[in-house]
Amino acid sequence: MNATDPEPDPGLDPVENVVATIARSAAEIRQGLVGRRGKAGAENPSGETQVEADVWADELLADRLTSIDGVAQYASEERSEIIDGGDDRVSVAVDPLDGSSNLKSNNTMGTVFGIYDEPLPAPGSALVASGWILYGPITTMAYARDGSVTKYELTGGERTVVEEDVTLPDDPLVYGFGGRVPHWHDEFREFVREIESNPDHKLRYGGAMIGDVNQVLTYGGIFAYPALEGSPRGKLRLQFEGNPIAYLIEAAGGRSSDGSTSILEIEPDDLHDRVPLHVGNAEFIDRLEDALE
Ligand SMILES: O=P(O)(O)OC[C@H]1O[C@](O)(COP(=O)(O)O)[C@@H](O)[C@@H]1O
Ligand SMILES: [Mg+2]
Ligand SMILES: [Mg+2]
Repeated sequence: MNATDPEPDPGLDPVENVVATIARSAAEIRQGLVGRRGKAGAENPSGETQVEADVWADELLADRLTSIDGVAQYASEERSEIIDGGDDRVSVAVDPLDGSSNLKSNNTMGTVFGIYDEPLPAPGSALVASGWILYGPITTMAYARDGSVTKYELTGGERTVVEEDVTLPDDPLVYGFGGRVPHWHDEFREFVREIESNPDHKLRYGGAMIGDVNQVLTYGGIFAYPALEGSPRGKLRLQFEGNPIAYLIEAAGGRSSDGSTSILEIEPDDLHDRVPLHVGNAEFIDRLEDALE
């Protein structure tokens, strides 16, 4: 595809309308970061300080996505309640800006989305599509649907396919692990030592999950934000971060795990549940699960 993404069309599949709307909004979101790097003076439902851009991007996406025919619900990391538009076909969950603490230093961040065919909160097995926008030196999108991953470059309203049927490279190269090292559990620390001791592996950690996971998709490897001492469910949110990432990485031939089972199998209790997240090449996730057993 090398075309301007269309305005939402009531005759079209709501999933494709949602994806086209997010892709078309990416240039505007990127531009809108300028002047919105300061604190918003409020906390999100996870107790984190919001920056102005978090609140602004959430409102922009809420307005646009809830106006699409076929979208029943909109939920986001930045608001407590679901916007419920009735019993339409799909529910959209977004992390409007992932890694927004990187705004201050002007480092990479992204937008993450999951499209579910059940009311939220829903398990990852109810996802019908997911993806992310990466605001790097250029704006790109990775998108998974029906077990297949496509990468795009986004310029203005245009979406250009860069690669289809994307799979994780066979020889994993990069690793990145979140959380303070003194708070890692011993078994996890041992696993990390083993990964680090291989001279073919390189550390990549940028403080925005989406930047780090995109490196894993590009070079092969593993990203984790594990369970920590004092935070048994880690930091990342199941609906807005864990499930969409896991769905895409699994569609690319990789694996996801909360330490023992696929992220996509977890039944949520609450919209803002957190989850220990480990994603990457199957051989790494297999070894991780053995180590944490
Ligand atoms: O600052 P830490 O503990 O390394 O955490 C970084 C993690 O937190 C996050 O920034 C959380 O995402 P948000 O910016 O959407 O809250 C992840 O993107 C990233 O992996
Ligand atoms: Mg995030
Ligand atoms: Mg966020």
